[in-house]
Amino acid sequence: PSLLHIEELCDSIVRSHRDTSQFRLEELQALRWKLFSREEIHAYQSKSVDEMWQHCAVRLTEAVQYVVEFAKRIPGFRGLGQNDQITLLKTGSMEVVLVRMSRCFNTENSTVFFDGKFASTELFKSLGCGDLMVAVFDFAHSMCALRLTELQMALFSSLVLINTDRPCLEDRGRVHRMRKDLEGCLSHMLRRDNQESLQHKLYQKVSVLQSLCSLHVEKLHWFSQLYPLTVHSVFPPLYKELFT
Ligand SMILES: CCS(=O)(=O)c1ccc(CC(=O)Nc2nc(-c3ccccc3)c(C(=O)c3ccccc3CC(C)C)s2)cc1
Repeated sequence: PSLLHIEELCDSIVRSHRDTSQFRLEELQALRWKLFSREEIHAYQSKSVDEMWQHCAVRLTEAVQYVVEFAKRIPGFRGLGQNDQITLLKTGSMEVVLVRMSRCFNTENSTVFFDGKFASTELFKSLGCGDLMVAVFDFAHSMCALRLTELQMALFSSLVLINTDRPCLEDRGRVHRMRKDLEGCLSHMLRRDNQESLQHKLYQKVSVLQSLCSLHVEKLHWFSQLYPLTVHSVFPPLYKELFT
């Protein structure tokens, strides 16, 4: 694509990313030392397994809804067939949430923004999936180490979503053409910022993302065996549609 087309595509992707991130970086930075008190942590840890899972599922679904909005604004996405849009979102939205979560992660005290303050893994103890928590926090740490700009995160997020390898795509060729443009944008911008080394580091993150999402689905499956009614009756419909 022409240079003008690349610049226009980058502008629209970073604008969509900004417009669909629940919190701006500046807001998250201003809140980064707002930690939960011992009492508040204890209150979360006293929640039952199903109460805490339901609480997180609601929060996660909110984050996913913003990713759905981001996807719809990626040039060409709405031009895809309905089924392909759903296939890409079903498999990619959690991955983009995990990429975005690194924006709200404080590596100095290993806390993540949750429910208005910053929480460490101990707050999530009653979920009963410590290994998932450790994996999510480790991933957030590794993403923070790359020190991505919002443009780089926006382009990487769009590439995580526009993935030609997703199963049961009907018009793989169309997804491939979108992806080529987005790959062109990312490599152009990395060259412009003299950060070509970032390219392979980002592509290495994709397999970690996929294993994290499988672990999340595995834990959800374990939880839904224990609390089928909770998942069936009070979990957000979008969460159920995407992850069960
Ligand atoms: C993402 C866009 S943003 O504007 O940066 C933003 C916008 C909004 C927020 C607030 C927010 O919803 N934070 C959540 N944190 C976690 C979390 C929880 C455990 C460890 C690490 C982060 C949420 C989850 O529910 C979650 C996320 C990833 C994997 C697993 C889970 C829990 C499972 C059991 C559902 S929701 C934060 C950041």
